[in-house]
Amino acid sequence: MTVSLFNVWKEFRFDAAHQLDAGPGGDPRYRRLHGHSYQVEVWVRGPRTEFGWVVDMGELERRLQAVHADLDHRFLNDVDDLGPPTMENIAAFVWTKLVDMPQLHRVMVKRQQNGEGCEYYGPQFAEGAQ
Ligand SMILES: Nc1nc2c(c(=O)[nH]1)N=C([C@H](O)[C@H](O)COP(=O)(O)OP(=O)(O)OP(=O)(O)O)CN2
Ligand SMILES: [Zn+2]
Repeated sequence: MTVSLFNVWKEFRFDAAHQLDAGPGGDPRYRRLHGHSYQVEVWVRGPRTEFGWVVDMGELERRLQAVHADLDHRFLNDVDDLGPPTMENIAAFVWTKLVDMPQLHRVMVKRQQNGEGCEYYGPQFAEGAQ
């Protein structure tokens, strides 16, 4: 038997401020209060349901609006459960907020202006993984 799998995704954008401790020898500029524009893609993977979609985009949009409200125009260091506000931790935060969604597949956090980003596939059961 074959199953047709689809990835569907939706993006939101937010602007926020942060400070990062780069540790000894790290770039001291990261400690200064500064801001970034972020783009977040949320990917869901699965077969089509009886309705012909993997997930209703309207439902995805409602879920992303809630996460957007947690992050947009915030001082990210003050956001509960985020930790040091790196792209990696933002991706993990978004994942945690959506973890109840069936077939959540990938969270991508990008800072396009800087040509950089982070891709996250959720917690994996690999030895040594965090
Ligand atoms: N792996 C990661 N490394 C770094 C992150 C991160 O989230 N994950 N974040 C930062 C800081 O947010 C820093 O402010 C990023 O600044 P950016 O402008 O992207 O980098 P530079 O200052 O090096 O770029 P310039 O164009 O040279 O100003 C750092 N590292
Ligand atoms: Zn920064």
